[in-house]
Amino acid sequence: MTPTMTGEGAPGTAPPRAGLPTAAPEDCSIVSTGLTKRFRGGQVAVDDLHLAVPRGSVFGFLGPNGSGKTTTIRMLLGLMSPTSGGCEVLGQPMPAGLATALPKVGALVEGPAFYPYLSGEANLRRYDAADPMADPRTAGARVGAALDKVGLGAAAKKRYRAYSLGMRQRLAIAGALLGPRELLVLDEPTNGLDPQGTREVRTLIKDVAAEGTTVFVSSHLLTEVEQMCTHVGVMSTGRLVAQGPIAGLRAGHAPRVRVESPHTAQAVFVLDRLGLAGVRAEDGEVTAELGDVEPERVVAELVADGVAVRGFGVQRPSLEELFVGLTGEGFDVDG
Ligand SMILES: Nc1ncnc2c1ncn2[C@@H]1O[C@H](COP(=O)(O)OP(=O)(O)OP(=O)(O)O)[C@@H](O)[C@H]1O
Repeated sequence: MTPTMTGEGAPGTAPPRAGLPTAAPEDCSIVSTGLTKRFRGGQVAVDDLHLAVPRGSVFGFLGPNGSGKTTTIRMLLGLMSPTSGGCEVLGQPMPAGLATALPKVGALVEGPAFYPYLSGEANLRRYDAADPMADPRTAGARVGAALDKVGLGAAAKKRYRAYSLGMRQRLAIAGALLGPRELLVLDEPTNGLDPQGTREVRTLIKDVAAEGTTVFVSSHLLTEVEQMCTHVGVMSTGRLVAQGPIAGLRAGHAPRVRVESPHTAQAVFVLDRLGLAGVRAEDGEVTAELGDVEPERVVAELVADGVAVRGFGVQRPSLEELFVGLTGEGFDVDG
């Protein structure tokens, strides 16, 4: 059975539901309907995806290795045809609307191969020249703007082989940003980067998003998605098991209060009186959903009623616990 995320979202955010879109198609940069890919041999890599990526979001496409992220991205970009279902990118059906949509889409799926002995700028010039839709007369301006955007303006003349890992990846992203983009699609952009490089790419993604570009970024790293994304879609063995605003994801799982006391019956009475839901008592411990009640009020009422409180705590499920619950698998927490 598909797990369902329930509960109230944070103000202004809808709680994510199990794999179901939480945004209207007309407000989305990417929409897929029943998107499915079955490889020869029968393996279903992507299974009935109903993806909705809100315009202006930084959407983290999260899932363990092999869960179908790259296959999905390849279908979204028209690099691979689906077995069934379909998708729209910037309002264009793919792959029929490729020519209309792609100039507005920057993508980094498999990193471009750069020449080590050429400068960053010369590499981008070659890359730009390979795009039949790019006007060669404006190549210099395009390359200069892309280098500035990724913070490589000062290192433009340096040879690629002298670039750090972070600079190399920023150059690859510059390749995806040659021209104004409405959507940037990045497949595991921090894979193989050191912490410094990871920070650089993360900052760059936030900067690009701040200019209004929608960013769709896949990752198997939970902390990464948590740190830079506004929305998340969680993949597990080809299925989208949850999607929605990241704030709603947390809000869907209420914190629980835990009271240690020898007076469990009285503690249960007080928590019930406060209107806390899901009150459970066992072995000198009472737990309940905190809801909107302030924890300090719970302590005050317990003490006022003469309940001896030996221990007290509020437990909030971490995002990792939520995802493990959804996918049945652990995530790399910090790479
Ligand atoms: N061309 C192919 N032919 C057959 N099976 C494939 C092909 N491409 C991918 N797969 C399989 O489909 C599944 C999903 O792979 P995919 O690369 O989309 O996952 P992923 O989430 O991007 O993982 P990773 O982060 O490791 O790339 C995997 O089991 C993979 O082995």
